[in-house]
Amino acid sequence: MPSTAFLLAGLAATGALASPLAHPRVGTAVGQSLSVEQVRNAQFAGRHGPFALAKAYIKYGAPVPGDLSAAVARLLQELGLDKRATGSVVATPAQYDAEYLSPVSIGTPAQTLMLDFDTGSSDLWVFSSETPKSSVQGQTVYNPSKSSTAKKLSGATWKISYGDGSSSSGSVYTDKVTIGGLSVSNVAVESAQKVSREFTAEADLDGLLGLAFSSINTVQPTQQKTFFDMAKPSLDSAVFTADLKYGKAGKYNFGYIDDSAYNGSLTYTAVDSSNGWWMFTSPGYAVGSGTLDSTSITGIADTGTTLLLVPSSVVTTYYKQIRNARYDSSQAGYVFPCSTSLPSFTYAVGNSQIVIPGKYINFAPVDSAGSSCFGGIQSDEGIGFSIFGDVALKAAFVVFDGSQSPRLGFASK
Ligand SMILES: C[C@@H](SC(=N)N)c1ccc(Cl)cc1
Ligand SMILES: C[C@@H](SC(=N)N)c1ccc(Cl)cc1
Repeated sequence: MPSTAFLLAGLAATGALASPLAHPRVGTAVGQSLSVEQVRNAQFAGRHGPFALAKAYIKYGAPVPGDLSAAVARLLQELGLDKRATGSVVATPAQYDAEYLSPVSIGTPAQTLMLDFDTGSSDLWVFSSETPKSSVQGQTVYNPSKSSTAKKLSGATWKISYGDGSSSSGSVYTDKVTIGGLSVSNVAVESAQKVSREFTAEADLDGLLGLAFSSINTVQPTQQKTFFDMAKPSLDSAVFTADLKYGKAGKYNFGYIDDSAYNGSLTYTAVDSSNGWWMFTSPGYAVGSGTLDSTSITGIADTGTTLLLVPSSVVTTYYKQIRNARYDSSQAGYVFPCSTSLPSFTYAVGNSQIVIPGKYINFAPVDSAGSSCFGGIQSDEGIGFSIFGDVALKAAFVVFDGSQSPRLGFASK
């Protein structure tokens, strides 16, 4: 937390501590009398004694006494003028970039787990001391009884299932959660009492951290807020950014946009959050060096899904360009020889474009022989919308703007 003096100096600089009546306009001289109109200083942070008194101390270079400093700090917080919090955490890819894991510290003393930040869901759930031992194969577990700041959310339960058929459910605690230096108290930490075999099989994944909208959080009877929604009031700016990478560690930042992390400028596009997701419409796409096809693609920006899932017409157009690509019903997807050099895939965002290099579209070998490989672009058939998963997002720097009117920003990098 920045010092009160720092914040005060900042406020003084903005004129927020100036008198409510400032910058009088020079009146017109009529005869001998002069009328001067006083105008209100819109920037004045309100009539607050402690600010006025502190300003006097600052003006004369005297140290601000302890309780005055505390009074000012409280006022700054009440006025929301103390927003200075940000956070930054690494996102490490699992094998084949199937998912990206980030360290999250929970409780007091800190218990650090590796969570999959998922902009496609809104539950923060973890493997825990309540997860059946037979379902825990290598994961690190959260033990609320070892945290002095954990509180059981009495009577609360949660249950979630994901697009790949995996699922989990359990009980709920609130506790302190810290991500990359950003600490938030009383966050709902959902403790798994059941996990499906897909999660048991992912030894390195200790849980998920949902970053979609809180409207689809599954806790009952009282729906809970996401970490991002809980953090928002203290964030410098109501945003987080995803900077995922191909085969190497990327980053999630909270509260600020690192303009050195991308090339050119950000293009923002509207979000429809009515279903709880970061849903947007891409106005077109291109395959390789081809011209842009103005078929629009409506989908969600989803860090929790590995692949790019788009309409079948788009999938067919893409794989038609690849000599030995074919739909393999046993794999339920398009495959091709692993040695194939793949064309890029471009998706439009507003008037700009994100190019996914061909190599990002070779997801993984389908068998240990490694002769045929599974495509990173597959059909969204049956979902009801497209999914811009990691294959698409890792080609961009993505701003998830959670301000009053949420929007998404994309830039190349
Ligand atoms: C929204 C994602 S699941 C997630 N990211 N939590 C999703 C939904 C349905 C299908 Cl079929 C595939 C993926
Ligand atoms: C069980 C794991 S497997 C995988 N990497 N799809 C999983 C399921 C659903 C989500 Cl949203 C994130 C991770």
